Parts: sequence; structure tokens; C-alpha cells
Amino acid sequence: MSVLRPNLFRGSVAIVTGGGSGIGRAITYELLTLGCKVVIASRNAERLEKAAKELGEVGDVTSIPCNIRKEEEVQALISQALEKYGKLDFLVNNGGGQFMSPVESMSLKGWNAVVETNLTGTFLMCREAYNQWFKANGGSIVNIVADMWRGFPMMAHTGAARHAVVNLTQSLAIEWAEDGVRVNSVAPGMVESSTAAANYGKEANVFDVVKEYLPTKRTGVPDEVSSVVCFLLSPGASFISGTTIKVDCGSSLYTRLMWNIDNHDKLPAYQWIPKPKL
Ligand SMILES: CCCCC/C=C/C(=O)SCCNC(=O)CCNC(=O)[C@H](O)C(C)(C)COP(=O)(O)OP(=O)(O)OC[C@H]1O[C@@H](n2cnc3c(N)ncnc32)[C@H](O)[C@@H]1OP(=O)(O)O
Ligand SMILES: NC(=O)C1=CN([C@@H]2O[C@H](COP(=O)(O)OP(=O)(O)OC[C@H]3O[C@@H](n4cnc5c(N)ncnc54)[C@H](OP(=O)(O)O)[C@@H]3O)[C@@H](O)[C@H]2O)C=CC1
Repeated sequence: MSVLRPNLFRGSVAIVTGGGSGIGRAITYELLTLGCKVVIASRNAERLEKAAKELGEVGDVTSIPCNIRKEEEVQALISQALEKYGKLDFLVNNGGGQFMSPVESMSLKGWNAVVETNLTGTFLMCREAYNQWFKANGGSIVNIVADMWRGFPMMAHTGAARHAVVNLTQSLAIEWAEDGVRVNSVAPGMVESSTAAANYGKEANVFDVVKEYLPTKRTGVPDEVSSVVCFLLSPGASFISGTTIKVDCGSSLYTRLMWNIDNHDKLPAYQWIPKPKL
């Protein structure tokens, strides 16, 4: 199932924010199959609890409700995870999101909500995990960002926040190297999860609409992001820190200005078969 070897993460412990849905859920699922114990954390306690119950059939998973924008909730999340499992090896900052709006009609409250979620939330999670555990014991962090490489019209708030996370990743990789902490980011392109589609598919499913503009002529699947996150957490990535890996099969490079890619199905998804029933 996973391209990584069985039991690779046996005895390890991870926190995955937003681990109850979409990409975060796929990451949690893969970590569990590799023997990792996982704490999933997000705001919607009911949905999180339901996800933990389902994922509990695969491995040892605990749900802890947490709004990553709230400093005291982040502090409590890390200490509760340490209380429960006695250690922490991995942190995946996947929780995040935004809404679509041109800048001219973006309220300050809306701007702040998105920056606090995606940038400040990631900062708080990294700092607390480091102060409470990684500083003394080492560890590995992966931050999920986005395809904001050419700006992010209609989502300028998230574009600014995610690019800032790329820079934060670089700073932390250097500040924490001597403590044995690696910090990397993963930048997904258009990845269709049921939650993402529900957020952006009000009039038409945006994930269907964009397909023809992508070099793959298909959107990505959460498993394709998870593989890269798990690799970055693994010892196979022991000489990788401070970098951001694009998981978009070239979509951030493709403008159709000088080159047109005709419809094809030559770059199929790496999706677990049979698809995990979750
Ligand atoms: C085009 C396809 C892109 C594909 C690439 C990206 C995909 C993904 O990122 S998938 C992730 C999918 N999930 C989400 O994006 C949902 C996440 N959204 C949220 O968590 C929140 O809505 C939030 C972070 C945007 C805001 O969090 P919250 O604290 O809950 O704040 P409020 O909902 O109370 O809103 C505060 C403030 O923000 C403005 N605002 C919120 N939603 C909208 C909206 N849809 N349109 C315009 N403005 C919005 C607004 O000013 C809110 O204040 P009030 O006006 O007082 O409500
Ligand atoms: N799908 C895509 O095409 C792309 C997605 N991304 C990013 O990848 C990540 C996962 O997205 P995806 O799985 O598609 O969509 P989801 O909506 O399923 O994931 C977002 C997750 O973040 C959690 N979350 C949001 N705000 C907070 C908060 N303040 N505190 C804690 N948790 C929070 C949500 O849970 P809850 O509501 O319970 O808090 C949810 O589980 C997000 O950061 C997204 O922006 C980036 C590029 C493309």
C-alpha cells in the first residue's frame, strides 16, 4: 500500500493538524499503516472524533480538539499528546484554509482569520512542539502550503501566508538544526478531497473545471501528497531540511503560452488500491 517499508514508523508518534479530513486524513492513514501512533487535531470536535473512531481500525489514533489560532489550545494540544504517548517524533502542520475573494472586498477580519490560521497557527504549533519536546529530543516537521508560486489572485491572503510559511520553514531548519530537528514544506497543487470540493465547488466543481489546465489533465489525490509527507518524515530524507517540495506534477510551471498539452491519461494517480474504506 504505502511505498515505504512496513513498520518504518513503529514506536513513533505524530501530530497531524486537520488529520480528520482530506489530505490530513490520508497522511494519518498512511502513518498508521506504517506503525506510527497519531494525534489528530482540529476545531470540529464531532467530526474529529468520528474520524478517530474510523481510523482507529487501522492503528493507534487519538483526537484532541484544537484551534491552532489559539496559543493556549496549541500549548494544551502538545502537552496532552506528550502525556498520552510520552514522546513526539513528527509534526505535520496540515490544518488550514481560506475563502475566495478579491482583495478590494476583503475585510481586515477575514484577512486576519486566514493569516492567523495558516501562518500564525503553523508558527504556534512549531514553537510549542519545539519548546515542549523537539528541542531536547529532535524531530521532523512538515508544513503543508499551496501553489502560490505565481501569486494567488482571489486568495491573496492565503498566498501571502503560505509563502511566509515557506520562509519560516527555512528559518527554522537553520535555527533548530543543532537540536536534530528537520523542517520542510510540501506544496500541493489542485488535490481533490471531498472537503476541498465542498468548499470550492458551489456553482461548478472547480476541480473538474481546472483539469484541462493541468499537465496531468487530472487533479491530484490526497494519497499523492501523503507519500511525500511520509518520505520527508522518514530517515530517507535525513539530508533534506529547509526545502519545499511541490506536489503538483508541474502545474505551477504550465502557462500554455509556449506549449500546449493535449488531453491524455499517461500520468495516472498513485492511489491505494483497494482504496482505503474510510
Ligand atoms: C479554487 C480552488 C483552490 C484550491 C486550492 C486550495 C484548496 C484548499 O485549501 S482546500 C481547504 C478547504 N477548506 C477551507 O478552505 C475551509 C477553511 N475555512 C476556514 O476555516 C474559515 O472559513 C476561515 C479560515 C476562512 C475563517 O475562519 P473563522 O475563524 O471560522 O472565521 P469566520 O468564518 O468567522 O470568518 C471570519 C471573517 O472572515 C471573512 N470570511 C470568512 N469566510 C468568508 C467567505 N466565504 N467570503 C468572504 N469573507 C469570508 C469574514 O470577514 C468573516 O467575518 P464576518 O464577516 O464577521 O463573518
Ligand atoms: N485540496 C487542495 O487542492 C489543496 C489544499 N491545500 C491545503 O492542504 C490542507 C488540507 O486541505 P484539504 O485536506 O484539501 O481540505 P480540508 O478542508 O479537509 O482540510 C483542512 C483541515 O484543516 C482543519 N483546520 C482548519 N482551520 C483550522 C484551525 N484554525 N485549527 C485547527 N484545524 C483547522 C480543518 O478541520 P476543522 O474544520 O475541524 O478545524 C480540516 O480538517 C489545507 O491547509 C489546505 O489549505 C493546499 C493546496 C491545495
